[in-house]
Amino acid sequence: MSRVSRRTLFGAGIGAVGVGAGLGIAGAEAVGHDGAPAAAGSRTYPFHGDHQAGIVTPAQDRLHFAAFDVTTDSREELVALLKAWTEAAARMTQGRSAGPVGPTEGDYDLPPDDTGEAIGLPASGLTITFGFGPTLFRSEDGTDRFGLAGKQPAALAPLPHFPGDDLDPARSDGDLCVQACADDPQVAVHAIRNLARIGFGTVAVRWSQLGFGRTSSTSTSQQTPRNLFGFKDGTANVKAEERRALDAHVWVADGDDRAGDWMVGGSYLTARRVNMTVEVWDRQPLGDQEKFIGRTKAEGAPLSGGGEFHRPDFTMKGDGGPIIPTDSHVSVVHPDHNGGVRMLRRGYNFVDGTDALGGLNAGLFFLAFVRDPRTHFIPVQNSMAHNDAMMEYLKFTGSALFAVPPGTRPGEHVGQALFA
Ligand SMILES: C=CC1=C(C)c2cc3[nH]c(cc4nc(cc5[nH]c(cc1n2)c(C)c5CCC(=O)O)C(CCC(=O)O)=C4C)c(C)c3C=C
Ligand SMILES: [Fe+2]
Repeated sequence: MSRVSRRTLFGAGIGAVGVGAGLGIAGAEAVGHDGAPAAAGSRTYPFHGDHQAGIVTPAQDRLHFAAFDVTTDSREELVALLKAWTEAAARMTQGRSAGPVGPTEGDYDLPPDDTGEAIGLPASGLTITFGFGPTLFRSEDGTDRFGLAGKQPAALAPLPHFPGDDLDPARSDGDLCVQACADDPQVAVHAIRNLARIGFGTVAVRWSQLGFGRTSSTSTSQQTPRNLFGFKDGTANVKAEERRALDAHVWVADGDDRAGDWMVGGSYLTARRVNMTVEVWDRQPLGDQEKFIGRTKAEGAPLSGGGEFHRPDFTMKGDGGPIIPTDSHVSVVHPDHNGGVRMLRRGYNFVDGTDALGGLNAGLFFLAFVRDPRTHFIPVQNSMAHNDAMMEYLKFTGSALFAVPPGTRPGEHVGQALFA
């Protein structure tokens, strides 16, 4: 297929239908990352839209998440990077190469403008979501690095220390973040690798996290997956179909923050790397495991009865107290016990090899999108840290907060309103 016909095929945004940012299915003629024909049935999601893709998009199976430090002092270079990232992301999410020339078609005397490991692979539902950390606006000593301090939303303050936090600074914070989700890990890694390559000299990767096995559903069309404790995770998540809940709990609204007007239609992303002591958990009786979570292991149903999607009854009596223990995870974090707030969770399982004692370095890379972390995340995390019996099996080893601006239209770059 010629480059022109490829452009026509993808420029038309084939088959764009569906939920939120939109869901399209690429047909059999699709070309994967500018190489051989891609497999039929591969999903593509539009890059452009009112909101960034990768939030309400049905959660894909794989994640590569990266946080970057900006290494330049130049605002112009930063804006140039965001333009280049926007263009590359728009291309890659449609199954095209990162740059217009392609991985094997460029000058022999120059490095290719795409690294090549995605040749022949379809878009695989790739979404690329960008965020800005508090330190982009003000460095730790208060320096206004890029003339953005006046536009820092009050909600974008570094997260406080929580009990149970044993944070590794090398796995925390960052000036910028990129969340790449796809159904093929090579496609997600290719996206982050090429964005890092494009950013060479302007940004440096601060930390990154691979994730497998989504731990949430973000659409009612999806089955609830399981986390590494073996429990269904994502049952009561905010779903793409819940438009009113999204407006109330996920999207930043007009008037939320005068300094942060540029965030309207965006969201705040909390990232928490949670190590789970799975070997100790695995020695707990089934009944105890269920009491820690507050739901059954088989169906994910509340211990008060009914099916998976039944509302938990926290008043129902059991032996010597409520049948859903008050220190169970579901009771502690439930909206009824947190002023009604909800969050859109989009986390992933991880296993990063083994630790010095031979235990799995494993856990849940918790990602949640909220309208305001001060009301929708910090109080819930605090309550969990103080009251949740499951904390005995958890250690928080990484933490970050990012402002995720709204989506872009063709011709705009990510975060354009922030730099206007
Ligand atoms: C501060 C927010 C939360 C953190 C951190 C967190 C970590 C965490 N959660 C599980 C397992 C489950 N979580 C479930 C539900 C659930 N969790 C949070 C918040 C945090 N979880 C919320 C808001 C909810 C929904 C509560 C509700 O509305 O009922 C569940 C139950 C199934 C579900 O609804 O998703 C499980 C299981 C682990 C293992 C973990 C850290 C490693
Ligand atoms: Fe949870």
